[in-house]
Amino acid sequence: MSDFPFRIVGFDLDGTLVDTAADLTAAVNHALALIDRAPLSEAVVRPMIGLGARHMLEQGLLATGGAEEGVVDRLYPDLLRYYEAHIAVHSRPFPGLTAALDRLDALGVRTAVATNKAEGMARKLLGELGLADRMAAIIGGDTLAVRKPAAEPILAMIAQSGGGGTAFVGDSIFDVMAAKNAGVTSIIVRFGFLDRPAEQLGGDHVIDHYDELVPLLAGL
Ligand SMILES: O=C(O)COP(=O)(O)O
Ligand SMILES: [Mg+2]
Repeated sequence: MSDFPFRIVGFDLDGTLVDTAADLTAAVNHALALIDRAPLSEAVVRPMIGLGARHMLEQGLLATGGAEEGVVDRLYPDLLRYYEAHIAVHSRPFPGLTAALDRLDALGVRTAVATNKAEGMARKLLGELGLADRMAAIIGGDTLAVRKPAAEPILAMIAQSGGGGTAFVGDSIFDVMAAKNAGVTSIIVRFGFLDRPAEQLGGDHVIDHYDELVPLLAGL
């Protein structure tokens, strides 16, 4: 449909497309257990997600007694191995996502992903959930030399999706900053892994459910 105001809708992954908190928490706790640290609850880990798995591990270590660099280096491969083997045990798309993607498809809008998750992990997770083939581009935290909040992942996502007016949907300050840096409209999902109230993230708009996404975008 030619009068829809966006040609591309981009999405963050963790906390935006997919609720990955339980599987990421299990991976952090696997790493913590290797050095006899106590496990963390999912509620504590959720706001640690968004800058990549290594950052999440550092935060998990800090919360349980300290994050010496050597310990992070040693545990990070263990965390990744565990996570890759258990990547979609509990992880599922947020409610209404599939229907929203169907509506965007029907409007001829391209959908794409820019995540700080490693690209291989993002492709594996999206593949297991049947979402990978729906995405015109999947840019990961290690795809380029820089990650969100830099503009480049958003700009690469737009270029690989064929270019055009873009909105970016996310759940963190890094998503909002990356969208602003790239000059595109930002939408915050209130159901994501927020580290502060949604309104304080500085996004252009907030949605409470995926049912609101297409009507919101259509009116912009
Ligand atoms: O922290 C991560 O692993 C990536 O998070 P993102 O998909 O929210 O960018
Ligand atoms: Mg996120």
